[in-house]
Amino acid sequence: MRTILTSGQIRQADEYTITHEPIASVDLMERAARAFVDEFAKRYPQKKLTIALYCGTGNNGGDGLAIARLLYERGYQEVKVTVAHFGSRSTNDFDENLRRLRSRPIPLKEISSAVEVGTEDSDIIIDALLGTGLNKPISGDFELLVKKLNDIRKPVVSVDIPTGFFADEEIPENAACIKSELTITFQQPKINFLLPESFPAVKEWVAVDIGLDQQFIQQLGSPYQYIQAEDVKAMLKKRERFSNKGSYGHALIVAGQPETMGAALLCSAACVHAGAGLTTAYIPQSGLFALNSYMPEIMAIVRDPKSFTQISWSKFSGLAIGPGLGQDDEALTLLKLVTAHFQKPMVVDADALNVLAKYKELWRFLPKGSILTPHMKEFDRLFGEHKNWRQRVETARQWAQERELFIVLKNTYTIIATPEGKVYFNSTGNPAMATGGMGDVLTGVISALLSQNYTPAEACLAGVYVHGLAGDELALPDQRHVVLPHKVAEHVPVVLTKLMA
Ligand SMILES: NC(=O)C1=CN([C@@H]2O[C@H](COP(=O)(O)OP(=O)(O)OC[C@H]3O[C@@H](n4cnc5c(N)ncnc54)[C@H](OP(=O)(O)O)[C@@H]3O)[C@@H](O)[C@H]2O)[C@H](O)CC1
Ligand SMILES: [K+]
Repeated sequence: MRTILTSGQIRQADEYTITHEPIASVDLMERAARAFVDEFAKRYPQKKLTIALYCGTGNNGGDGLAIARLLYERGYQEVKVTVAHFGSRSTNDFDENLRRLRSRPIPLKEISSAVEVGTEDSDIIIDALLGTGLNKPISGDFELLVKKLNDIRKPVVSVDIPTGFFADEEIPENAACIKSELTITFQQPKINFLLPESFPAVKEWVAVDIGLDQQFIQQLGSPYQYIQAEDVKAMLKKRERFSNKGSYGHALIVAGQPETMGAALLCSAACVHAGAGLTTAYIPQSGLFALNSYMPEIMAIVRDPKSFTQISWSKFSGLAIGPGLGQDDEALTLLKLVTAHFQKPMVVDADALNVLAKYKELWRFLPKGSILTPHMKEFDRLFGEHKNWRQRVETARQWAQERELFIVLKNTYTIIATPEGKVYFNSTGNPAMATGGMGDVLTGVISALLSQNYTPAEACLAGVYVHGLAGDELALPDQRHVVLPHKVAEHVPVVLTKLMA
């Protein structure tokens, strides 16, 4: 896991590293600047580029000055620097880097108001005005300068965070900030980079390591974590040589209506592909033909009232309810039936979530450790309207803890809130996966993992990661505009094999 700290905690980690590594703070700044320049040079290798750096007088500005010097040393000859003295006092490391810069033949202009900025015709702007020290929305000269830089419509690369952007708190409405093409951020993505309201301020980000003390970072106990491949690899269990289908559990998928059988099929198929030993779909009679012709590996129980009393619930090790289920009385009956008889953690998705939103008294029947997988609209139906995603993250965290449930809030970086109060952000997935049916596949994958005896936490974390990675492998190499959910389901075994290798 990569721990995600708040700006305040990053400052603590910074100070701890300076004292205990030990390293002089100006050398830590140099290390950060070097890491920035390494990444910048990879992305923009043409040495002839004209580069304009805009620096504040805090440590973000100090980084900018060091970056200008290092770029020059790397052979970028057309570098120029503007320092904005807009009020705040300068830091010692800024002062030291200004001295170092002055000994190089790099054009330097110092301004005390935004109107002094002339026409800007450089190929690239590097934004080092303000970083994580931001403590209020920018106004006055900062706002004017930011507006000017945005209006030039040249690519802006931000140092650590775009100037004016709130890294981890709720972003105040209409707060002005730099719209950067690329943000090269130090050590870890900032929480708000992973939420939709960061776009277009943060079109793309990349985190570069600056060697902050890892033990100290862990000991801060941040609830926010970013899922990495190694985490999922450590969770996945290889199949044993003398195992059989009974070793991998039996999943029941309660899904589908005559008009929405596709959802039931996709979910059940994904469950089979993700390795459930047996998968049974609990579907209406009208869907039977479609099911049998779509995928013979899936078994069925026909959903007539008689069946309600005939299911032997204990033989199932995993269960999902919701995809394509509709929201009529039958859906309500089924949710009541399932929660009354199935005592293990289950996946609750789609229409079952909408039923849950309407009949709040059903909450208390959900077995502890169950997994809710809402998209944004379902989430707001369940928990009320939210003004932004930062609020949703906190609501998910509180509810997951209070109700002892897992909430998987689907998004570009899917958010998983756990009963322990942790919030994980998924690092796989891409916009080509934004198409109907993709959520049904995710539900199938998670329920397959549950049925194979993975803990609910493992099923959520590995499930979202594997699902996203399958989508990435299909979409990204060919830059595909869209990937189809059934293809993602089919690709899950390939991804699982690679992760287990
Ligand atoms: N650990 C790391 O990741 C490292 C980070 N480095 C870099 O340091 C910055 C953070 O530097 P800091 O000096 O703390 O802050 P800034 O440079 O972002 O801001 C400077 C001062 O600006 C003032 N401020 C805050 N908000 C506003 C605003 N809206 N308008 C105007 N001015 C504002 C504030 O001072 P006040 O006295 O006014 O409160 C800030 O202190 C980090 O982003 C990295 O780039 C290190 O180089 C390496 C380690
Ligand atoms: K910046």
